[in-house]
Amino acid sequence: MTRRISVLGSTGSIGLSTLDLLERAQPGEFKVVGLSANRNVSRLARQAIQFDADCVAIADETCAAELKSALSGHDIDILSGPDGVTEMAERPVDITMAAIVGAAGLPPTLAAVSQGNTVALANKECLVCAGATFMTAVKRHKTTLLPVDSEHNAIFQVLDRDRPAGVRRLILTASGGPFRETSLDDLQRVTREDALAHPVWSMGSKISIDSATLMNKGLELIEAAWLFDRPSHEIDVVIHPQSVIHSMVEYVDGSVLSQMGSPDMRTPIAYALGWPNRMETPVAPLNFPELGALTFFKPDLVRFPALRLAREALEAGGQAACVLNAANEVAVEAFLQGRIAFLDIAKTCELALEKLSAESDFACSSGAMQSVMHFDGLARAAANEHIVNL
Ligand SMILES: NC(=O)C1=CN([C@@H]2O[C@H](COP(=O)(O)OP(=O)(O)OC[C@H]3O[C@@H](n4cnc5c(N)ncnc54)[C@H](OP(=O)(O)O)[C@@H]3O)[C@@H](O)[C@H]2O)C=CC1
Ligand SMILES: CC(=O)[C@@H](O)[C@H](O)COP(=O)(O)O
Ligand SMILES: [Mn+2]
Repeated sequence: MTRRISVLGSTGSIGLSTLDLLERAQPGEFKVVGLSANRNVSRLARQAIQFDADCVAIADETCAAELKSALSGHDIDILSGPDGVTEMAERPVDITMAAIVGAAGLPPTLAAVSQGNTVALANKECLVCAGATFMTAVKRHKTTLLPVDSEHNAIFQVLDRDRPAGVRRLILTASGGPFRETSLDDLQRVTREDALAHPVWSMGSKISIDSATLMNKGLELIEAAWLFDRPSHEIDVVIHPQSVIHSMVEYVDGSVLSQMGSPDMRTPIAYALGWPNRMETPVAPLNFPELGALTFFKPDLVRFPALRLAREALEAGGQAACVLNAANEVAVEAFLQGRIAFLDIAKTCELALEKLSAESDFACSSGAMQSVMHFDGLARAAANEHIVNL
């Protein structure tokens, strides 16, 4: 039976891997309903024509005219602006791939959740900034939520969901990023290009910088807490530079189950697209004799304070994770633009958290969307103010 799919963020790294799998699927296996981008008009238009999409949405309103002209003569609905992306996400489909980067993905992803569409979730920032709101909506609409982030997808694959009491802890693996062996002194001088050069994964720029600061693992810690309903002390992080074990679940009897595979996002994406069945992919099989040693290390929270901040935010609850996420988005953008140094990213987040922890309602975990938006805005302002004064 044909499965109808929308891809939010189709022009990005996850979006491209998703479309690559759709292209390889059997004819008639999938029908593309909607595709969206922020500003990349030419790629979005090309994708829409190639996949015969019903609808496209471009978040940046100033790109709408160019998109209309690129798609003239094609029977494709065109929506624009952030509300246009959300409107597209509301169209009923069998599965929505949520692959927008950052908190900007929250409204459309929540719209897909509220339609009861099965949601394949790559956009971890949704859960970090609004975990309570998001999971309440998932439960209310009985939405099937399939984790795409490689670590969470690995845990989802090996978790014994029928016997949750038997789980002792979740173990998230981290590559350690490009600066795993860089001294604190040298971290002061690393460049944008150094930070973007992830040793294992090829990804979008924001998540690549997050991997370099280990904020990515911090965001993933919070993501795991919401997805699998586990407290902070039941989720560990271990550095595993080869990125072959994508994460693990330890059971009370001492068994540790892991999901392994070549570091290629098409495996977790295919798992979500095919679920509950398996889909074939072109991912290179693991060659164990060639792999050699698999190694593991403790993360260094002095050189990588972002991971400590994320754990503290998870344990603090309330709006701490929302503030951390928003301040990080601003700081990563500033780093990518050459306006701040690498170590200023975590510093900016820490200062925003310190400043906003005094606000009334900071500790409130109600999950009200208004509160999330309020603290997201405050954190962005605090981070920008700090950056300007650096
Ligand atoms: N890449 C990876 O391997 C992995 C990614 N993830 C997560 O998946 C998500 C996507 O990551 P990735 O694909 O690397 O990111 P990319 O930067 O490569 O792509 C982001 C996508 O989102 C769109 N976009 C950006 N800003 C907005 C906005 N304000 N409104 C609407 N759309 C927007 C982009 O459009 P445009 O092209 O026009 O800019 C693009 O389609 C992130 O949350 C990331 O953490 C998780 C695990 C692995
Ligand atoms: C592929 C994926 O899921 C990324 O989130 C990846 O984990 C990033 O690598 P790090 O382990 O270096 O953060
Ligand atoms: Mn990941």
